[in-house]
Amino acid sequence: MITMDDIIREGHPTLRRVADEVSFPLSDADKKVAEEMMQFLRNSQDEKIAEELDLRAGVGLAAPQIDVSKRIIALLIPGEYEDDPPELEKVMFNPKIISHAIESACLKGGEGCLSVDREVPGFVVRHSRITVTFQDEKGNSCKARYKGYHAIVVQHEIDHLNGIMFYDHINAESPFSVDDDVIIIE
Ligand SMILES: CNC(=O)c1cccc(C)c1Nc1nc(N2CCN(c3ccccc3Cl)CC2)nc(N2CSC[C@H]2C(=O)NC)n1
Repeated sequence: MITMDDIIREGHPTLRRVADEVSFPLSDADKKVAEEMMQFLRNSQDEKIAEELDLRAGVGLAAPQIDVSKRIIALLIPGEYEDDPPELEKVMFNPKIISHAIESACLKGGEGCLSVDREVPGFVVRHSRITVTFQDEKGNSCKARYKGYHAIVVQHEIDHLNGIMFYDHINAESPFSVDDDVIIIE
């Protein structure tokens, strides 16, 4: 089971590497990594389990964050209300942004990262809408479009596969100044 002890922190070289493509059919090891990443996200969002295991909550996790330099990301965005199904629950293998809107967007609250044990204030400017291709566990080629918060989370996780950290996108001189056409997501 993945706990915070398994999550590498900034400064660890794996976070700055470009991760390797995953080949199909998946090895048992790669299947296990994907399953454990998703289970970590579920545990991290469960008040009791998170408290018990001292987990930080996340809605996304990339394999490099557990020192597995492979192109695997897990996404778990909860529904609005307690008993709602998740808005997004997916593991993507070899995800690739194939197109995106010209418009940019950022989270009003800035971004947090399980591999960054400090607040880094500032708007993380990203594409407002993206089209992603990826493979599922069976190796089927999939395509999906995301906008808003979902698009932000998917981009944050895909960045990890390319050695990019969220604060690389923050304007160092003026962290909260963005062009007036950038969508600020509440
Ligand atoms: C520094 N300011 C901030 O953190 C920040 C501050 C305010 C608003 C936002 C929106 C912020 N930003 C931000 N908040 C989140 N969470 C909100 C709380 N939530 C959660 C918490 C508890 C239980 C269940 C859940 Cl679901 C977990 C997810 N997550 C991310 N990111 C960046 S993209 C990947 C994603 C991630 O999973 N990071 C670990 N950013």
